[in-house]
Amino acid sequence: MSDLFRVEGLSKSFGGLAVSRNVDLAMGAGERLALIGPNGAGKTTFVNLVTGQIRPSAGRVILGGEDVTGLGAVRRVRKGLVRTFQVTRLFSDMTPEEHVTLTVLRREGRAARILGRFRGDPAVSGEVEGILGTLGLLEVARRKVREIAYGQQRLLEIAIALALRPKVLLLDEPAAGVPSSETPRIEQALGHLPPSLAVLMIEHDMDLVFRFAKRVVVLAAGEIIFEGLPAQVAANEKVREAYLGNYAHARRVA
Ligand SMILES: Nc1ncnc2c1ncn2[C@@H]1O[C@H](COP(=O)(O)OP(=O)(O)OP(=O)(O)O)[C@@H](O)[C@H]1O
Repeated sequence: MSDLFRVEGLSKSFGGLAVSRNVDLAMGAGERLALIGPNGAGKTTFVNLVTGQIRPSAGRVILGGEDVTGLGAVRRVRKGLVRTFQVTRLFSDMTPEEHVTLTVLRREGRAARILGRFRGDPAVSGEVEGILGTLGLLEVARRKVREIAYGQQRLLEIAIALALRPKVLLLDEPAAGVPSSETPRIEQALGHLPPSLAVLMIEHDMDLVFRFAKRVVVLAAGEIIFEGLPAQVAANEKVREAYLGNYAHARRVA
């Protein structure tokens, strides 16, 4: 099977600190993969490298057979490599419907200054409704962001990402900061993501990880130390050591 997405030998150092060390990873369409690891392991850095927020010191990012390593973040998004962030980046006075509509219009390269005009465009409003429905946000579609639950705000970030029509979606801690009473809502929504979409999720909530992912990759000190089934990860000696602290601090390169 050909990979939809692949990184080869991805490396990055900040000063003398190696935070990504020769990372190889591939994903197929429809995959559900969790990237886990102790604090400071380099998980967010990995996403930043993949999506073009930062440049690697070495290595390649390949999407659909095309080397996109030289492209900036915006062009990678257009090609289908889309991420969400650990912290919400929403406008508190806008509604979920407005956020997703603006994203659809921006994707289409259409001027969005008079947002109201597009409410009457059935293609746009149909797509927006479909996306909000997928994430379970229809009931709050016209409420202001500041009035909706934090878990719903996190889901809106994913809705916005879906409006960019991703092929590969990278979710940076979708449940971070969400009260435990709301995590079932997140889990349910993640279960409704389009089946053909490849999803890589960084998450510290292990219950969510084990229910969501079919494959788990563990990163420690910028290196992949385990790759396998969720059921195997907890028993792995290297992984246990990493979480006990032996790998907790990124190793310094000479
Ligand atoms: N721009 C930067 N400049 C210098 N060091 C950085 C930079 N970004 C990240 N780092 C360092 O790289 C290491 C990995 O950070 P990263 O945020 O990728 O880890 P993480 O696994 O996502 O951690 P967490 O689970 O806490 O979010 C950390 O030691 C961090 O301090």
